[in-house]
Amino acid sequence: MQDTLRITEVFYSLQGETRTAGLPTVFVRLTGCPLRCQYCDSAYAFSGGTVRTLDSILEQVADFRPRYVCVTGGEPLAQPNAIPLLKQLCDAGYEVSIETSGALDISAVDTRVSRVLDLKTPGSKESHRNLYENIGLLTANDQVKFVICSREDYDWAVSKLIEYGLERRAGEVLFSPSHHDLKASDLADWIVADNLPVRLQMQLHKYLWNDEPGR
Ligand SMILES: C[S@@+](CC[C@H](N)C(=O)[O-])C[C@H]1O[C@@H](n2cnc3c(N)ncnc32)[C@H](O)[C@@H]1O
Ligand SMILES: Nc1nc2[nH]cc(C(=O)O)c2c(=O)[nH]1
Ligand code: SF4
Ligand SMILES: [Mg+2]
Repeated sequence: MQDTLRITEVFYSLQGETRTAGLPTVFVRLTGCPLRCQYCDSAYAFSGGTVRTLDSILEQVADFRPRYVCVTGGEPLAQPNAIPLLKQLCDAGYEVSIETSGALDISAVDTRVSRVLDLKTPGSKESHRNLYENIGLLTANDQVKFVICSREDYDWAVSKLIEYGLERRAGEVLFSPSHHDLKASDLADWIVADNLPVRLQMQLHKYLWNDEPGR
């Protein structure tokens, strides 16, 4: 029996988020998630999908001849075979990132992978799932993200930024407005007013293509 993963979609688009925003990227979206963030824009990946071998996924990625590959979901780390997939993507020479909820242990992820750790805010309704041990594992190759729903979430994110010195642990600290919950310009104004060492992140793909799956 070959190693398999349940996959919702593989597509080529512009990275809409993180430090590689705007760069052509292949996305591998794994099916299933143990969380239920109230704002989740990828709920179509909670179920369904297709069981595929790692080899078939790697072949489809290679057909796009990408430089960047992003493994997302759903929650990619909920499937144990995400770990060998990430390693094999690195071995194939791609610049690999993973988007993860921070609710699962990231220690087995290949250190060549940029781990984009989303610390879940109270407004997500899943902040009780945060595994704070993950923060001690972060390096300059990793990124921490807060998806912010309100001024209360912003104040909470600032308190975590200070408590853990996140800008010294990770290469990027990203503050992203929760789409439909918070105006990006409000978040921008707060970041400037507080002179924070963080990067405002917009979800570029939503401005380009609204909220279509597979873009
Ligand atoms: C769909 S999740 C998949 C990966 C993983 N489960 C996670 O939460 O990081 C990818 C990223 O999209 C963010 N996201 C989902 N819905 C969003 C929304 N409505 N506005 C802004 N970001 C959102 C998540 O918080 C996460 O950082
Ligand atoms: N273009 C594009 N960029 C993205 N970056 C992260 C995504 C995600 O859903 O995890 C995503 C997505 O769905 N589309
Ligand atoms: S952890 Fe990620 S995929 Fe799961 S519900 Fe939250 S945003 Fe959606
Ligand atoms: Mg998305």
